[in-house]
Amino acid sequence: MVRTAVAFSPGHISGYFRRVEGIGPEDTGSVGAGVVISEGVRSTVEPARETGVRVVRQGHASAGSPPVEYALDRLGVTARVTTECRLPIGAGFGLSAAALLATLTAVNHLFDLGLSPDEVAARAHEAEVLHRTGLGDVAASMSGGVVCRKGPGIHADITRIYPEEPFYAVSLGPLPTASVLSSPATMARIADAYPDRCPRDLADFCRLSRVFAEKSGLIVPEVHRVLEACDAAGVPASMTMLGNGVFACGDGAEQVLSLFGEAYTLRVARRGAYLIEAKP
Ligand SMILES: Nc1ncnc2c1ncn2[C@@H]1O[C@H](COP(=O)(O)OP(=O)(O)OP(=O)(O)O)[C@@H](O)[C@H]1O
Ligand SMILES: CC(C)(CO)[C@@H](O)C(=O)[O-]
Repeated sequence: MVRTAVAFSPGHISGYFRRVEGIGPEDTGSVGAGVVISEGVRSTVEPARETGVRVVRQGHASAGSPPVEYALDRLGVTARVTTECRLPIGAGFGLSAAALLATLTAVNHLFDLGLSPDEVAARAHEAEVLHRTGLGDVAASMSGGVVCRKGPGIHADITRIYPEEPFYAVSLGPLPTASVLSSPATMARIADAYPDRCPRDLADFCRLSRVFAEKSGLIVPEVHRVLEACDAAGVPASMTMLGNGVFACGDGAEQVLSLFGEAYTLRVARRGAYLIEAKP
């Protein structure tokens, strides 16, 4: 019987952020606020002679994940990895971070590496920052909640609140995170737009995020059309950072978003990455 380990990590929708440049990847990241969501990435890992990653979504599989391959390489292990998710990739749901956290949680168990959850997260954060696929998503998805990150990296001061009500999102398409994080002019506008306080609840999170999104200049016209429809219906909403999509909360959110695509109903996650099963 082939030995396997399976783990899950929640994704994360970032609402507003500001890049913080450190000396190395461990103190580089972002401050900001977001929601850790019930949907994420499930990763199945088995030992193999060479590393290969299969990324599966809605029955379609693609090969390769540079950040995940890098993280395995750094740990000195080779494995066959299959990641599965329901939400679209590259759409601001923090799935690269979730793929890293889920895969490394499974790898840690499968290869008896003895890493603590913080050490697993540190490896995931390093891979994210170096590949410019995220800045604060790993720190957020280490646990659940509506998250306010007050410093960069996984050891930062992070506050979490756990509202019960659902939260909704729609994706209009991908927006490669690295293209935005690599532009100094965009990063400067983002820094000026940053609202320097934490959200009180989900509705407050949506409103703070919206002010940030408008000032940052990141909103593309198609996203703006969805936000205008939300405004007309009195639904607090903003843009998924960094994706071509919209999140919204409160009564009427699901109806408005479903005019523009599949509206995902999400819950605020209660916990971070965890091992699901290991065989034998
Ligand atoms: N489900 C996944 N499984 C494995 N690798 C993934 C997965 N999602 C993303 N990645 C890796 O991360 C790279 C960049 O993803 P990107 O950061 O654009 O997407 P994301 O994390 O889904 O969205 P965002 O960071 O905008 O929230 C992908 O090219 C892929 O290599
Ligand atoms: C940069 C980012 C918006 C990409 O998802 C996220 O990692 C964050 O909030 O730092």
